[in-house]
Amino acid sequence: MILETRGIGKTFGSVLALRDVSMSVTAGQVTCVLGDNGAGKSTLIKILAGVHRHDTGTLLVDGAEVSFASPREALDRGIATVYQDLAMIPLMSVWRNFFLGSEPRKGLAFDVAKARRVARDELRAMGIDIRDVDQPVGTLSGGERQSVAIARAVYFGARVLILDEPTSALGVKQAGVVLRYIARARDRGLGVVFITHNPHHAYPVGDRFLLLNRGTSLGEYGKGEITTQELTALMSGGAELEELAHELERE
Ligand SMILES: Nc1ncnc2c1ncn2[C@@H]1O[C@H](COP(=O)(O)OP(=O)(O)OP(=O)(O)O)[C@@H](O)[C@H]1O
Repeated sequence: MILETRGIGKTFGSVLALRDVSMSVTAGQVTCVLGDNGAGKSTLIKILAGVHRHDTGTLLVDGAEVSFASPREALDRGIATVYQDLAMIPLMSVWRNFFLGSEPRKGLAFDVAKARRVARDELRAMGIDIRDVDQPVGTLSGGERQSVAIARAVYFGARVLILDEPTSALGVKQAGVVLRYIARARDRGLGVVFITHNPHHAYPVGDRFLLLNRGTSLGEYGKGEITTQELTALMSGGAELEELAHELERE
């Protein structure tokens, strides 16, 4: 187990964002965190990523309790997060975005030819066929940009990759592209935390499924413990939609 939370909780003023949530991340596995808007997904990953500190419960890395004071500390332990904005500069080339802010760490600051080659090879290794790494990253499709961000985190030594709704803005085909790269990261031995509100995106790549609803956990299930239909039923808000339909009928 690389990363684990035990009964973690967080409040913002009077808002209870997360209560008693337990989850685990294992090398070579994908843990999906599913939940509707306001379920607490972002709060949870920000605790894992060192952005927020939890108020209650325990956060463990490699079995030892930790309390990250900053995202830098989480990153130093190999926990990398790819947020929806991807932290990329659209007009800058693919390869420069690949190394954005990290040249000194890898000693590639002045070796442009090598940096371009590394970016191209790494992207290829992740199954991303971007022939021209000199093109502005903004010209890539949404799925390709997500994939570049994932490949970048893998290259820079992430052990845990936290992906904040990487497929939510994408159509079916592009979502499929990103799901393939998630599977490749998993196959390279990373532990992946995949945040999504779409059970159809989670099920094909997920090994574990944590379901959140209004800040509380509806449970963490292994793949053999829940079917895609059950996952969809739990996530679809069927009961709430039915209630809404009755309300609208009465109006
Ligand atoms: N910094 C904050 N200050 C105050 N309240 C917050 C803060 N961050 C989150 N919350 C509240 O905590 C609850 C959970 O929010 P969170 O963003 O974690 O949910 P989410 O599942 O990521 O939702 P979404 O899918 O809409 O991003 C919400 O009620 C939200 O308003």
